[in-house]
Amino acid sequence: METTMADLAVLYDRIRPDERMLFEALDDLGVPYDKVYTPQLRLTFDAAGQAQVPWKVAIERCVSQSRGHGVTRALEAFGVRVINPSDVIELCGDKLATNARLHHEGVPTPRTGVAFDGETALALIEDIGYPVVLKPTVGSWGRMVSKLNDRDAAEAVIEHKEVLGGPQHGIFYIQELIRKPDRDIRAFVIGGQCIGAIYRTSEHWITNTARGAKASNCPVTPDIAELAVRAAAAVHGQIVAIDLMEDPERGLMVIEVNHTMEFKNSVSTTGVNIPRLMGEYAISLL
Ligand SMILES: Nc1ncnc2c1ncn2[C@@H]1O[C@H](COP(=O)(O)OP(=O)(O)OP(=O)(O)O)[C@@H](O)[C@H]1O
Repeated sequence: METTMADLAVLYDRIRPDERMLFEALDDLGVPYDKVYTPQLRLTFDAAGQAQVPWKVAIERCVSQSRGHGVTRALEAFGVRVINPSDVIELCGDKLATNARLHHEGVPTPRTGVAFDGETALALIEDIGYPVVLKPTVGSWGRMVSKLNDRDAAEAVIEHKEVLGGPQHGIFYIQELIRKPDRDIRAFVIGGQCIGAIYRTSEHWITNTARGAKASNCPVTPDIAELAVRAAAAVHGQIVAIDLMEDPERGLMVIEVNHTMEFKNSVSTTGVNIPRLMGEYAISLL
């Protein structure tokens, strides 16, 4: 890995179309920066280590959440301002932690409960009422997000989690099913401003684009902007994507905050040059 002593770095572990678009945007902005392939990065916590780290600001883009969190933690020890900071990654990487913070800050979320044992989880599910949604607290792309329509399904999934699961499966994160239209909303917030949003529309109740949902432009209404900015502020997110659902009676609510957001399907759809705005924000911190 070559570094050029630039003030800015992009930390990555895989070049997806998103990273390619970010590199192009930074090239267009004419700012010197290092592309840091994180799997080859070594950091030592001593005076020599200090000298290895020329960067003042870094944009964290690792696909692996644990790697992204680890490198952010380490670079912060050398005074590098990483976007997003490690405490934001920690919070947003965990749905339970995020929901707890959003709840504390008065940001509307679906009715959610947590239990730490299968039997208690079943009682909680029956309390919330079917159908419920059971999710891993850590995960993305809609993986293992399960809709449980009745007690038989709940018992089966709980048993699978208890018998097969690792420590993570000892936490049962349970949510009411929101009767949303066939879409959810992803709103992008950079530096405290909602700069665009997309609808993710699918016939399947899980509306992730990774699972085949279609992205289309969602006009940023004052309600969307206000809620997205509030959610970002609640978790101290600097560059984040907020997933929102529309409840037919209660209106917008936040399902989660993404700290290393994907945006490749959202630039042509919204007409907003998201990677350029990310670059400009990073430059503003230099
Ligand atoms: N409580 C709910 N009610 C209705 N639909 C839901 C609910 N929770 C999740 N969904 C649907 O499932 C999708 C995935 O859920 P969620 O965002 O919690 O999981 P994820 O794996 O973190 O996905 P992402 O990669 O979007 O971050 C949502 O985009 C939404 O369409």
